[in-house]
Amino acid sequence: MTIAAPEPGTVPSVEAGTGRLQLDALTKQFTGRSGTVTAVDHVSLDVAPGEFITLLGPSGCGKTTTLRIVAGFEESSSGRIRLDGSYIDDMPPQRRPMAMVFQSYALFPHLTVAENIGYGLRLQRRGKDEIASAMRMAVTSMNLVGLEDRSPHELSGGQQQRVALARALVVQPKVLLFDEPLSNLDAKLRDAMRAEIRRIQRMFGITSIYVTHDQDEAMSMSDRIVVMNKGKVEQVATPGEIYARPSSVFVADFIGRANFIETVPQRMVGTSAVVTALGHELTVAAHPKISAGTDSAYLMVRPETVKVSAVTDGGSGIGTVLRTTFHGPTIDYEIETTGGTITVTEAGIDSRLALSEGTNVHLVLNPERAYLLTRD
Ligand SMILES: Nc1ncnc2c1ncn2[C@@H]1O[C@H](COP(=O)(O)OP(=O)(O)OP(=O)(O)O)[C@@H](O)[C@H]1O
Repeated sequence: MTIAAPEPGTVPSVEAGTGRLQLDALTKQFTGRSGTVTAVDHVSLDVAPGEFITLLGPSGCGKTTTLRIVAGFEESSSGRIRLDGSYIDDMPPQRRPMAMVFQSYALFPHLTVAENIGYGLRLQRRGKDEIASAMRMAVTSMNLVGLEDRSPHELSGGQQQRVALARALVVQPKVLLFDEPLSNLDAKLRDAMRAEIRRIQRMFGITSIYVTHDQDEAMSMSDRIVVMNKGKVEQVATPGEIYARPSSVFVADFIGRANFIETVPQRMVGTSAVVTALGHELTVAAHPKISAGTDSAYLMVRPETVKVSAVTDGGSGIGTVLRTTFHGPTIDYEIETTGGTITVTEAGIDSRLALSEGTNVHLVLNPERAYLLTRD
């Protein structure tokens, strides 16, 4: 799907510099027959105007509840929300300058595409001309021209989601909220829609909060990712930072794949630590919680940062290939070492030259790509 270029001056971008959203120690408890659940636990966030931020985490970590509190569909137990500096906690959802896009599209089945898109504007009692021009903008920018008179059931899943996005855009919200909007689409369409959502969001400059449990989606779309676990924020950072410098074993394990090699920091060199891992002494960047007194830590090593080679000189290597798995562009090796099993990923090599199972190998770690974490 491509987005038609809008005519100059027709894109009603959000007023520059508006749409700053601040969550301050937002907390939500649900009390039921089986006791009290803290779904959201002191979540604080400062989302910049026009920023695309993703809430990411396993099922039940509180992503959707956080989003629903921001939208006003759920009341917080404590904590506050500010939009452009003003508290909005007591504002009913329909008065908040926000729009939400759902996984289920939530289109009205008895209304046409055009009526669905214009619904919010009619509710706001906007003038006929204004509605017509906003509709034209939304229909064109979401590539829905020619589909205006169809019913939702006459559209594909991707088209329905574009209608849902057009309906959200047309009311010119300051904040767009997305609740797993792509999980009903097949993998190829999902990829295309990720790019389209980002293009549209940038074009309009709308602050966006996007909920997903798909780390790939979060990594490819976000300015920053908020990793959540059991209602709490584990880390807020750019995708690159989260991948290279995860704040905990939980984050490192949840985002991408990682080896954790148990080790003891021997001494600190500024903010780095000297450790021994797989028989080599390395100086590696360390999490701020690591200090000279830390008695045990994990060295996080991404599989694609380890170099593996067969022992050819008759000497002894550090490990043995347990399993070789082909993935097309990459090959995975599981290597048994005295420090546990290490996964190594090789890219761009001739698969016919892959190391076979049972091969004795050397491993070289890249200290610049490793990161030392505390164990908790
Ligand atoms: N209305 C409710 N009443 C009671 N408990 C609830 C309610 N809504 C959510 N919860 C609980 O709050 C916690 C957080 O739920 P939430 O839906 O926010 O998680 P999530 O991260 O969005 O999960 P998922 O990815 O599965 O949608 C869960 O333990 C859930 O069971």
